[in-house]
Amino acid sequence: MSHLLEVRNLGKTYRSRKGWPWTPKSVAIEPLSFTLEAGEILAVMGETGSGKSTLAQIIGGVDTATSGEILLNGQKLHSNNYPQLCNNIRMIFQDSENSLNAHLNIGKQLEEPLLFNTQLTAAERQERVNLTLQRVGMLREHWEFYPHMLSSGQKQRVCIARAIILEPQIVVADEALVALDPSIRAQIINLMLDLQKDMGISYILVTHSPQIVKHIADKILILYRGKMIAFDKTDIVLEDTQQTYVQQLLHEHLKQNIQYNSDRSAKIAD
Ligand SMILES: Nc1ncnc2c1ncn2[C@@H]1O[C@H](COP(=O)(O)OP(=O)(O)OP(=O)(O)O)[C@@H](O)[C@H]1O
Repeated sequence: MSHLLEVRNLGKTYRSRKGWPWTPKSVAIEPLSFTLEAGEILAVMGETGSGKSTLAQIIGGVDTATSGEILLNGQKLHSNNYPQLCNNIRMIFQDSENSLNAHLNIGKQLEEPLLFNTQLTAAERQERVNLTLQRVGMLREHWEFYPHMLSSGQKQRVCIARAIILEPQIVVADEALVALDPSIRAQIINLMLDLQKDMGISYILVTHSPQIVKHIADKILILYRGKMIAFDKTDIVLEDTQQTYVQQLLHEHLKQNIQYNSDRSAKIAD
């Protein structure tokens, strides 16, 4: 049986000057391969500049790879096939404040992906927007709100609503939780776990937070200077004491934090 997502030899290089073929290439990601199964959470970790965002953006269809391919349920993903991408993989960006359109009300912002990617009627779109607002813990009254009228936690909920409104199989979140207060972050993580359970969504989470990884990730992928140096089940990566860099990365923030909770249904406390 095919994997939900299969990444094969995906690589990315940049030229320092676009259009100047003789300028040297810099490697953002060396060819790497991994798989993701339905309902899984994969955490992507690594220090600044290691290629996490590049990888997230290629999978999310925002950037293109220089080599390799991505398969979804065994079907090759084409970076210019927007309906295929948008209906299956959606992204949540780091900066929820700026990723929302300040001039459009929340209802219209949520309706946009439906307008471009579905044949739903106006009444069906309205129903889907109301259902999605409800799914992320907001009210149908929020349809009329503009982003400046919402708290940062509510804006993040809207970003999640926008990501799930097409009922994708995979949501890629690039440091989506980093700017939030710890208590709001816990609520948003719990919301994401609820959505995973209710809608069967798989997540690829780019994060610097070993606490989040330990608590919710099924698998960890670790990048070091563009190279994948670890990819395995969370407990295997956590227990691999041979990998000194991995251990440093994972454990440096953990001493004062939560114990690994193998009960994935337990919620992160506020
Ligand atoms: N548009 C671009 N042009 C040239 N080089 C780029 C471009 N985008 C990223 N890079 C380079 O690719 C490498 C990986 O960058 P990337 O942003 O993916 O790292 P990251 O791990 O997400 O870092 P951070 O944690 O700071 O977000 C870096 O060396 C970066 O300078």
